[in-house]
Amino acid sequence: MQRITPATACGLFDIAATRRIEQAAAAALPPHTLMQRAGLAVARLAMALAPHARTIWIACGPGNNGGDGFEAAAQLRHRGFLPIVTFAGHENRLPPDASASLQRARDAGVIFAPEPPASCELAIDALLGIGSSRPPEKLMADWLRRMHAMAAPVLSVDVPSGLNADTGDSSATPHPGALSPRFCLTFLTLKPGLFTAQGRDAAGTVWFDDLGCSGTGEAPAARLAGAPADAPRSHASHKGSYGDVAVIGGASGMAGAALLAGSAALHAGAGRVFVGLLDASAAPVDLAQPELMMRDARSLDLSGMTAVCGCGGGADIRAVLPRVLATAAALVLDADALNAIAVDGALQTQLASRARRGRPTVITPHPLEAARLLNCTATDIQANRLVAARQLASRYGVVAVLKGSGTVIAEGDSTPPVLNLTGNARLATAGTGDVLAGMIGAALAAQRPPFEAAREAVWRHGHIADTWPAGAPPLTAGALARQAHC
Ligand SMILES: NC(=O)C1=CN([C@@H]2O[C@H](COP(=O)(O)OP(=O)(O)OC[C@H]3O[C@@H](n4cnc5c(N)ncnc54)[C@H](O)[C@@H]3O)[C@@H](O)[C@H]2O)[C@@H](O)CC1
Ligand SMILES: Nc1ncnc2c1ncn2[C@@H]1O[C@H](COP(=O)(O)OP(=O)(O)O)[C@@H](O)[C@H]1O
Ligand SMILES: [K+]
Repeated sequence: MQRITPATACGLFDIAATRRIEQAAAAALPPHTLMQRAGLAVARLAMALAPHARTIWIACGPGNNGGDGFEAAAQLRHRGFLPIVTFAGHENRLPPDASASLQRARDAGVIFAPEPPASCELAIDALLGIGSSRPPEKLMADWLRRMHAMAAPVLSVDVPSGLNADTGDSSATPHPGALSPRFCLTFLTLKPGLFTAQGRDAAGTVWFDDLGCSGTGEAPAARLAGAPADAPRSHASHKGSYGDVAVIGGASGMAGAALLAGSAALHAGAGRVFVGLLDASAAPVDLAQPELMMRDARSLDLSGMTAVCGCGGGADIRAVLPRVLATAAALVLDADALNAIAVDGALQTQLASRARRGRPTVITPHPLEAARLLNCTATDIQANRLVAARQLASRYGVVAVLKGSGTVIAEGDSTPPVLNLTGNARLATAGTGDVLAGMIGAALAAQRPPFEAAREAVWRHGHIADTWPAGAPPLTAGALARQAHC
């Protein structure tokens, strides 16, 4: 059993692949072996989470996920615990594995109750797993509500019930804000839905058990890439070794966004950072950051530079975009640059032509910006973030960074997207996206390949938020940018 952390590197497999893996594994083992292993793993994690529990409530559903719950109940009872099982299903309609586990739970003397206990020290959600086909309702919905209203930790078996294991969408089954600690023990494969959209809130800390069936010939749907390696600087390097970043943005009243991106690029290690403000009346120097070289956005020669374009750009960004798209050696497109491209076919053609000319581009939309680029709604984007990121990447010939909880980084159709596990809601404050754009710009300027530049910067950006010291001043975008070297 392995705890998944932001440093974990491994493949993520969708439900269809998981089913194939399960069938192959089951065929190679004596009957009921997988479920017995799964139930034992649940019982072990339950004992580790609540070693002194007097009451453990196990809510079991109508399929094999419920079977895992019965099996865990039997194992816990054998070890002296007093699990109370509530069963939302019909005994005579259980699949064979689950039916055998129900019998084992009965034989072990497990208590079956019609109603959940009023309180418990641990609740185990074994209602629905990867077979969830519609939103839980009636009894199941009521039990899930009660479970998540309790102060006790919740351990979800395989998948939090009602969560789409492929997409992380649980809009039909709201999992309320994290009132109590959440854990999820998932089997055979890690599923992408546990790590993006609503998945991170619903699952909490994820544990993985391969049930002794390691190694598969299946192609992953996505990957967890783990922590980037440190990139030590050679003694003989100089500022030219780390490249030039030019931030283009900061229309009237929005200079701050461009300055944040510039600050982030600087602190992330760019050799030189220019800030080309669209606001012609802006001050010629930022006294708080004199390292930033202020220029008029229209006069910068971008042919040897990485441009970071769009931060605080407003409507004025439209006028400079044709030149930026045509000349920037490498490019990060954010915010208003993306909004302008979304409604302008000529700019879209120009963007797509960059890939043909071998000029790397990374786009960094949040879900609403992504929706504009794909001509759909933010709800559509959130319903399948992996697919949305892939569509953005292939439609525009770019590396697409779809931001939000469980940021997705996608490139073309041949490489599985990466799901990033760093970051938290401390980042939900204005300007943190500008900081990310600047950090990606610095990595591109240092000649990192675009997919790696995006992946590494996204990881570091989230990691800074994850390691923000308790008791330190709250995370603001400016403070985040100043930590961009971490
Ligand atoms: N067969 C085995 O030996 C193993 C099974 N495993 C477990 O089995 C799970 C998959 O089992 P299943 O394929 O039986 O699927 P589930 O147990 O997730 O659920 C399928 C059942 O629930 C019903 N259902 C779906 N949505 C519902 C809803 N909203 N309200 C009411 N009923 C609903 C379906 O009609 C079906 O009867 C995995 O997630 C995992 O927990 C794993 O332990 C691996 C081993
Ligand atoms: N709840 C969250 N969990 C993880 N990351 C988050 C969360 N909220 C915001 N972020 C991250 O913070 C950044 C916000 O970017 P964006 O929405 O463009 O903000 P802004 O335009 O104000 O700079 C993104 O990198 C996003 O992934
Ligand atoms: K479950």
